[in-house]
Amino acid sequence: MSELPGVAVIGPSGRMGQMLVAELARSDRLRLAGALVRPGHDWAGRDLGAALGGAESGLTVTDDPATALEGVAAVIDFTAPETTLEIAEHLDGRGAVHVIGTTGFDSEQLARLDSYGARGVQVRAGNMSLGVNLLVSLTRKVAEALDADWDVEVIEAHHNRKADAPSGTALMLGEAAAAGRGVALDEVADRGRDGMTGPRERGHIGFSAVRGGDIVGEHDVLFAGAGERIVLRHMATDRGIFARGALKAALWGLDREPGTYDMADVLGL
Ligand SMILES: NC(=O)C1=CN([C@@H]2O[C@H](COP(=O)(O)OP(=O)(O)OC[C@H]3O[C@@H](n4cnc5c(N)ncnc54)[C@H](OP(=O)(O)O)[C@@H]3O)[C@@H](O)[C@H]2O)C=CC1
Ligand SMILES: O=C(O)C1=N[C@H](C(=O)O)C[C@H](O)C1
Repeated sequence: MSELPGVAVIGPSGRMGQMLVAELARSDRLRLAGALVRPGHDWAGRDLGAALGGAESGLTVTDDPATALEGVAAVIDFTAPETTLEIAEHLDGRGAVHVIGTTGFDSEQLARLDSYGARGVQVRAGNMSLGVNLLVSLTRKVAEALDADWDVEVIEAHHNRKADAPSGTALMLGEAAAAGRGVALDEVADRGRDGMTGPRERGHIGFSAVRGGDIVGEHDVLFAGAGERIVLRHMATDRGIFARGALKAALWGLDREPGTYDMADVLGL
């Protein structure tokens, strides 16, 4: 019997890294074949299972990208923007699928990522859950149906360790609302209000970020009209939804031509 496609996880000690390791251990279609930590991390050289506090897994954690990525069919990366760019550089020309869940890229970093996507398969999404990707479609549809008399606000809440704001998901939802209205998000986004801001500008899309405790991820898209409001809401209570989406993306990506894809492509939405 042939071996299952091997997957490397970048940052296996992280919140998402641990979820990905657990989902890969359960998978009957993919196998965990590499685990990369940052240089000098105290897990480097240890058995992954033991480092996670469980039974020996037979896979040694490494801080050497060449060792972790050797021969894998896909790499799942939920880390930080500069780390993801370094991984994209290592993968360039190797033919492995790069599944990117990392958020918080600036426009220059996104352009650099796109250049790697032109030569390899990248699946990139600020949120890999089915529910959020459906919410993105719904947001676009509602925005198409309503005029700019309806104020759009995206409100997100996350745990107190989150590094970036607004969340990647909030930006996906803002992009969807802007697309529904036929405008560019950059031109209408209000990404933080403080002080004498004056009345709200018609047609703008506002963002608010709440940070606290262990909130996994909550997103509301509020359409506020005169005398009525519509709220579209997604609440994540288990990071497994993102990890399972990432595994689905890795499998889907194995048969693709080079390009940058998203979860709407993977899920056929
Ligand atoms: N798209 C989606 O569906 C989702 C996206 N995310 C995004 O995923 C990212 C990670 O989130 P989360 O897991 O909560 O964050 P964590 O901080 O818990 O995990 C990040 C991991 O990446 C590791 N890392 C950073 N740099 C390197 C490097 N150079 N080499 C190897 N490992 C490295 C960190 O290691 P160390 O601890 O040593 O720094 C850490 O283990 C964020 O951008 C978040 O927004 C999160 C959930 C869902
Ligand atoms: O950092 C997180 O935790 C999450 N990040 C993603 C985002 O920025 O939207 C997805 C999810 O909401 C959890």
